[in-house]
Amino acid sequence: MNVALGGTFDPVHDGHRKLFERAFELGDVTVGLTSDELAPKTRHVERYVRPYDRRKRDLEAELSVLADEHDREFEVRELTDPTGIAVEPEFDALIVSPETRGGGEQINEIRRERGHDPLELVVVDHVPAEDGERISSTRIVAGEIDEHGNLTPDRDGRGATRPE
Ligand SMILES: Nc1ncnc2c1ncn2[C@@H]1O[C@H](COP(=O)(O)OP(=O)(O)OP(=O)(O)O)[C@@H](O)[C@H]1O
Ligand SMILES: CC(C)(COP(=O)(O)O)[C@@H](O)C(=O)NCCC(=O)NCCS
Repeated sequence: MNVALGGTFDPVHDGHRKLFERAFELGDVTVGLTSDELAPKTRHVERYVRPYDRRKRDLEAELSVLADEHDREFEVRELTDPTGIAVEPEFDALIVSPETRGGGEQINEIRRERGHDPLELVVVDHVPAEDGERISSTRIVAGEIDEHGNLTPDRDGRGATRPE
């Protein structure tokens, strides 16, 4: 089975890792990584997003460990449009979270119009941080939580340091 999922992953956190795990359980994985042009447009809170090449390097390091564990193949491709990549006929499933499920439905609309079978939309629930709110890259960058969702001791809003 060919599985797709998309994101900005700046930085990668345990919520993302749950999506990756689910994807590798199902098959070989293609991750659509948002381009430097698309990434800022999908942030709830406007913020600096690290350059594509940096994000791709870190993402590939995470995915290669999981791919080996599950004996699967993976690739990271640049995503320039929210309905890109997974709309291509070779994909069978898309991993989303409740927040991005709508985007998956849009992709299936386009696939139907083109006469392709719809993707199986696999919804992974949000992984909560220690305080019950969801883990998000924004909260990590703001210094509120770490990549595992632990509340940081000195939460005075100073930006967390991320690997450049
Ligand atoms: N805590 C979480 N649990 C499960 N999935 C998540 C979680 N946070 C984000 N996702 C999903 O991961 C994918 C990539 O999202 P993205 O890269 O925007 O991460 P993010 O943490 O939402 O970033 P930001 O805080 O900048 O919006 C999306 O499908 C998103 O819904
Ligand atoms: C466009 C994007 C993947 C961007 O992810 P982001 O929320 O991490 O910025 C997300 O906002 C979205 O619309 N996801 C649902 C559709 C999807 O997964 N598209 C990419 C398929 S590879």
